Amino acid sequence: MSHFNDHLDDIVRQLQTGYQSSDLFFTRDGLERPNRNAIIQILNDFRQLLFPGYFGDEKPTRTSAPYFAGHMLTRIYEELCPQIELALAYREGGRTKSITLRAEEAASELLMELPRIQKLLLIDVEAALNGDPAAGSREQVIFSYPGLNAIFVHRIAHELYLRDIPYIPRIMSEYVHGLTGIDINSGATIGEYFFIDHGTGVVIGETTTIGNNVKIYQGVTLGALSTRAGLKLAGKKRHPTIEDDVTIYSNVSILGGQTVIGKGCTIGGNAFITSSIPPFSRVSVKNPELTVDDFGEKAYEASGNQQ
Ligand SMILES: CC(=O)OC[C@H](N)C(=O)O
Repeated sequence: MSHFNDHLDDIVRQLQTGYQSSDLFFTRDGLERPNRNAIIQILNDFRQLLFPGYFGDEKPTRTSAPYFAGHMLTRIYEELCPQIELALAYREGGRTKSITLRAEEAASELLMELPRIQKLLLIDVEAALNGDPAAGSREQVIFSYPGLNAIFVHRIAHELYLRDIPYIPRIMSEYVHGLTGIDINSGATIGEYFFIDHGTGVVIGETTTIGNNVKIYQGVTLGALSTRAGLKLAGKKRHPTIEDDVTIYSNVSILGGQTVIGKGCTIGGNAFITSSIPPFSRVSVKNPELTVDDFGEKAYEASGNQQ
């Protein structure tokens, strides 16, 4: 008899105590949580639909593409409706006719947004190509870039967030966070022509607003000032606003709901910013140990003030 077997009953009994002492594990009959694997499958279907031929086994031709799109849209709708319904019913304590209708409405509305999302993503591909000389080609950006994958998932998840669908937007954003290291809360509002280069360690908080033509590098946090107030601050503007045409270099933290980075700013690496920066400013953190004392300025001048 192994040591483990001597303790089996006791471990089971203690785990039962943990299960019973919390509402987390057992719910009323008929309530099921949304299925994480099904949601990941739906995201994969969205990717195939928006970038046909790049992902999955289907290789639609110009002739078959309309049928492919129709098939994928129908499949996504049929998979998504029940997941949204589960999520709403779980939050609201039971399935009702009205929940079924709301789920169908949210799924339809998301699918009706897809042509607009497709256009936005093609503009994001352009931003990556123009923003990164190492990008190689549009194809490479679509196949491989973590920034594009993260913004693709975000643009889908954000539509569900806007419609107050619980759980699913977060499952989506945390899935792609795990794949890319890029954590974009589904509540963030992000404009056109957005590019995250490299991406590892990027965090974009729930109430962040980002304008058009914004480029950020790895390690950037658009965050909130630290709090212990938790849900009391839910819904309050806690994260910064980044106006159009801003570039933010690596490992910058910009924090706080009142913090606005004005149009056309360039923020040099490692800055820690908790108050607003006027439009067209160039912020650089000087390292006193560097022997070239205008390191930041020279670097910007040498690049011809390109962003
Ligand atoms: C991105 C970030 O700093 O968020 C902090 C916290 N999760 C909030 O949403 O307030």
